Amino acid sequence: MVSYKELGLVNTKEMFAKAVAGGYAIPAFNFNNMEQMQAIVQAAVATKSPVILQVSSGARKYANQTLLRYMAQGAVEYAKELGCEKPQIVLHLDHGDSLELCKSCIEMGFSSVMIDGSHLPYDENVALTKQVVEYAHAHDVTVEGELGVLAGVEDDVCAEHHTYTEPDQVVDFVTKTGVDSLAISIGTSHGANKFTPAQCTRDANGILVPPPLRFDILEEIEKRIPGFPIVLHGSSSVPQDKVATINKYGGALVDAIGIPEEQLRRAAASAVCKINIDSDGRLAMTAAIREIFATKPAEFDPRKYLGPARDSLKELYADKIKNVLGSADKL
Ligand SMILES: O=C(CO)COP(=O)(O)O
Ligand SMILES: O=C[C@H](O)COP(=O)(O)O
Ligand SMILES: [Zn+2]
Ligand SMILES: [Zn+2]
Repeated sequence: MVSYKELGLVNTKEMFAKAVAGGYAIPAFNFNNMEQMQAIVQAAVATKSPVILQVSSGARKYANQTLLRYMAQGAVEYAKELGCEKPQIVLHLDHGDSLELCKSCIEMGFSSVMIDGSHLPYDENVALTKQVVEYAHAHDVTVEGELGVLAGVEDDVCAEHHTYTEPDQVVDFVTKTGVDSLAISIGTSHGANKFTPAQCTRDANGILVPPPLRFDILEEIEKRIPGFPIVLHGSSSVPQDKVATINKYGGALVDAIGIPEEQLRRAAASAVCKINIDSDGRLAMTAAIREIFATKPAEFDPRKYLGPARDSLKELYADKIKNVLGSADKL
């Protein structure tokens, strides 16, 4: 058993309290490899922002949970080397699906876990989440639970249809489980195709406009649990310049559409204090790599395409922090 505290990591408690009070949101970026980790830390240091490093089940399969944990430990030292005196970095399990997995992450040094029982019948979600909270809190680890099911299909995160969070359930859920934060479903979804064209309207230029998030549901939830930290998954905006670059250089993304940044700004100003972004980073890296493969076909040193992909990712994440989530200068 190694405690995250020995690794220089922090849990989400204090950073969420500050984010809710300050009307901004903490970025939660997924990482699977060194370049993504470096880009996230560089962006957080450059903007003086707290940051959540997220490990998904896909990441655990791809990169190995132990290696990712050591990378997160390294991230703290790396942030200091980059000039940040007191980095605030959380190592978080994204979409944990069992008590055993949450325990194994906590024992290895994760400072925060999500137990996603949102697909279970309500009482089973409560029971599972409560078990995780009991174990996690004994180690001063914070827990994110989820109520409501997001639309979309992405690897292990699969929900064929969505169910918005039922505001009448939230008081009972947070009271019975003791969770530290609650992920809700108000119209976001995972991946780069968040809406079908049929769900969208078109503006004067023929550009697809997605249906707005259900801020009415968010407001109802906030009324029931004032000041309680709310989490938004599936919050990539799917930047159309990245999509265009990918497709220009041989990609085949069709009807890729995300959540407009204006709506995320509005959410961040409310009790939403953690915003999950993964797909936008994937798009930024892929656009940079495709462009290099197409324009410099003689290049075969991975550093020559992974390096620019990392730079592009850093720039995108720094921009999210400064201009969308509002967590810059909050260290
Ligand atoms: O919610 C996420 C990770 O848990 C990521 O969402 P996106 O696919 O919108 O980036
Ligand atoms: O929530 C989903 C994240 O975007 C991670 O997905 P993944 O399991 O493909 O790594
Ligand atoms: Zn879920
Ligand atoms: Zn998610």
